[in-house]
Amino acid sequence: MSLQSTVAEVLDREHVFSFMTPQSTAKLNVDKNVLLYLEGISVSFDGFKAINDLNLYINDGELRCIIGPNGAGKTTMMDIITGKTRPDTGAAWFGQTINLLDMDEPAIAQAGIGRKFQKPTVFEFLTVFENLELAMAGDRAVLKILGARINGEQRDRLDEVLELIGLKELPHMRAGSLSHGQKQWLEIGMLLMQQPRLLLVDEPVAGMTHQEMDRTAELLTSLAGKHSVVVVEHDMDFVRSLAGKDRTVTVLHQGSVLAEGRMEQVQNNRKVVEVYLGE
Ligand SMILES: Nc1ncnc2c1ncn2[C@@H]1O[C@H](COP(=O)(O)OP(=O)(O)OP(=O)(O)O)[C@@H](O)[C@H]1O
Repeated sequence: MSLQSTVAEVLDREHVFSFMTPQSTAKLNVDKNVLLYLEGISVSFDGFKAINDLNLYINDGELRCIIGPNGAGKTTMMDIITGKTRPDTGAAWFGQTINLLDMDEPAIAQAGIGRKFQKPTVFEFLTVFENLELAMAGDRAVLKILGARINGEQRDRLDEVLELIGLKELPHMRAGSLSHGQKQWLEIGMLLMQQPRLLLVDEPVAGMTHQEMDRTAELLTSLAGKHSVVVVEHDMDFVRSLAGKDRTVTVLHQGSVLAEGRMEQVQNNRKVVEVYLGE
């Protein structure tokens, strides 16, 4: 693949890489330990309320699983957080000072919100290393990044991410030759290169082997603390392994929170069993 077509591919991604975006000036403030506030959010499509007075709070460093039946509004909620969809009413704050509803998609990505879509969208013709290099935060132009030497600090970050995503033995492998699971991890690594404070992950284990699922659960739980991670997932075994005994799970239904609590509480909630788990 030529450099020109790689650049064209980069510019055509669903991703909003921070190196493509203007610098944001607002400072993140998490004094109250809450990283994301969604309050009274509603959005309708052609008169149908996809999100209906939704309230959701994600703590700083928390790993939260969001579950719910098809059409519950999970994707629309992610679209609102990332600026892809504008709500009709409500408020969305990143920390206490950054009003997400005043910002467009690139500005939200720049402020520290990364999103991983369900399908892996790595650059197949580049190596693992080059994919990570390309995704590195900074305001350099794409062409410069591909040809430039990285400094020591950037190299350390890249090595750290390679280790985290379990690809440190394969830096020179073409991304197109990786397994499905490895591609998903590489894409998570690409998001991590931008050092997001909040990572939104949509159905990460669809199509993965059991072994890959276990590894993905380890990866996502290892990110919690330094990052807040919101995972939308249908696979209940995977949700159970992510949530463990203590983490909070949110159940969405008809655009609002139907139940929220520890996995055990949610699983035994009569309403949740009726609309979702009993399916
Ligand atoms: N752009 C749109 N125009 C019209 N209707 C939409 C649009 N986006 C979403 N919807 C509708 O809003 C509802 C919520 O959809 P959404 O994709 O957010 O649900 P979901 O919980 O992510 O579902 P799934 O688990 O199937 O991915 C659905 O009924 C969907 O058809």
